[in-house]
Amino acid sequence: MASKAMPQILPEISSIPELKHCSKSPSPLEIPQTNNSCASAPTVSPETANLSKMSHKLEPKEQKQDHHLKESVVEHGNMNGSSTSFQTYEGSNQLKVSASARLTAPSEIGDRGNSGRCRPSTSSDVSDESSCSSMTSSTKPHKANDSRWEAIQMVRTRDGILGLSHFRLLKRLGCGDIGSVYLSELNGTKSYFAMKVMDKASLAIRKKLLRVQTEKEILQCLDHPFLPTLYTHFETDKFSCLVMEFCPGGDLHTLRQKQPGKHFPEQAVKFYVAEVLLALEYLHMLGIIYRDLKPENVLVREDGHIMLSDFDLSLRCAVSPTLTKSSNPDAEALRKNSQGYCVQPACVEPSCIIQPSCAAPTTCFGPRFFSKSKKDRKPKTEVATQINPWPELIAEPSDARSMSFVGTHEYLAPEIIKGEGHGSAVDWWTFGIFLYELLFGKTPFKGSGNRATLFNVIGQPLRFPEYPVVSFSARDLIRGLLVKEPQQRLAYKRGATEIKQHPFFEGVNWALIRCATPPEVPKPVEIERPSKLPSSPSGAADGSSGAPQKGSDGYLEFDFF
Ligand SMILES: Nc1ncnc2c1ncn2[C@@H]1O[C@H](COP(=O)(O)OP(=O)(O)OP(=O)(O)O)[C@@H](O)[C@H]1O
Repeated sequence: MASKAMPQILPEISSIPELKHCSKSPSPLEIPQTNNSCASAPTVSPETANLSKMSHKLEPKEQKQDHHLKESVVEHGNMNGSSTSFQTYEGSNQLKVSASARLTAPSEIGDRGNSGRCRPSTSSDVSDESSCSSMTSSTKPHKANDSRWEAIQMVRTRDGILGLSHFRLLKRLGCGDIGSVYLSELNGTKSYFAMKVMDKASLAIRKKLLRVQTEKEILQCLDHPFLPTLYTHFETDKFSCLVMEFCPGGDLHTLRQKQPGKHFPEQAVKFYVAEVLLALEYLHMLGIIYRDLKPENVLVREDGHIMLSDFDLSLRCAVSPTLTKSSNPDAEALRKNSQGYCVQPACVEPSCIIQPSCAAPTTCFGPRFFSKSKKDRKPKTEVATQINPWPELIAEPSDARSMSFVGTHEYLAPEIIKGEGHGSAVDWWTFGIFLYELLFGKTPFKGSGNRATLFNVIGQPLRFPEYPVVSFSARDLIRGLLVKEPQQRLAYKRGATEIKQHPFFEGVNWALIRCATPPEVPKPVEIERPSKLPSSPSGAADGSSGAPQKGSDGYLEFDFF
């Protein structure tokens, strides 16, 4: 059915300079050249020889002015002992590969530009294709009460389909390597969204269509309080558009810069990393390895809670979540003292108090898991024995193996740099770097350049600055996460469950953290409605000609609370 809505913007544009402009010039991953001496590099272990080895596969930086460093890689998973071959393709070049193969056909590496951001992600990406269910409010029960679904549905019912012409692009929120994100209003609904607009021709030329596809498919699967809701997506001749929830609080990188000393207080860090941990746990449960955790990708919602964004570097793999009996001595000790407290498998803290403000019934009262009819009920002591030890949900795709070179220099795990193949443990490494950066205001292995950073990650021991003073438990957690050998790293075996039990998170109510008071709630956003509507996504993106101006109707102020 044709759209009846009056277009507020021209859905297509003839040129795409601003969208192109948005992507910074390639910022390559600086890999040591084989013929380069390493005089200035810090002392590194013999393992760093792999850096040089890797450089064989990469083109010298000087040669790649207008094209990207290329490396082809293979994602393969090995779940429960059985290896899996993934079909991978990018554009029309379909690669079908079997486990442990390593190809040298084109892909890209090291060229993720981010406007205003100095730490672009890098990738040589391929991933498997798997289908996810299509998204509607009914398939996303956690977000079902969101009025934006109703607005979308209302327009769909009225016009049949939803397209770019139904949205008014108000201002550009940011841009990255694969697209620009606009604050958008669904015409006539006062519902606001973040719309990621990606230029298909540009993506095709840069062989990044697969990344867009990956991101879209992952977003379609998600239904979690700390992960984005994808309300709809559509294509025009020129653009691929994802319509997501708008986060008015900016990202944690920007927020950190505004803190005194450019680092967060430890309590605030605890809150943010706890929410990120839950998001990563959920992703791993779905077989998604995120691979690009950094403060720039953690956005702050209108209510001050976080939203992990940007899934184009994520890897999908098979996972089989299992409920196991805990063999963790800490959990066991806690259990003995926790009669009458929360015993949800994932919530081992003896402090679970239902907050009146949180109406959502949760599984916080673990014994319900084991509820039986009255006659089958055993005396208390027996029940206690019966549920000893508490079950733990293990959903860690640690056996997945990817050879991709993806991430952001300061956040890259050693196994990625060494090209040894990596699994979900890379997310726990990046989680450690993330925790360190929020607490200390800098990352632990940053060198004078990208190359030095990579050497530091592999060869330098972890050190903590004297200032700011940070608790022992925080440093202990970081030490557990930033273990260079992935198999020895905290959470390698049991995933997020292991991290949640660390003393740093003492007092965190995992089941109800979404109801906790955030460290900071963003001010209601005042939006300038452009008097002249941008003629295109690129027009809206243009900071000069298409910049939002005060319209005849004045400023549009809307309250997010
Ligand atoms: N839901 C959102 N709400 C508010 N701002 C957003 C939202 N999503 C993205 N942005 C802004 O847009 C910027 C670019 O978005 P995003 O990182 O998804 O693009 P990208 O092209 O995938 O970038 P990257 O190069 O990091 O992959 C972000 O840095 C952020 O500032």
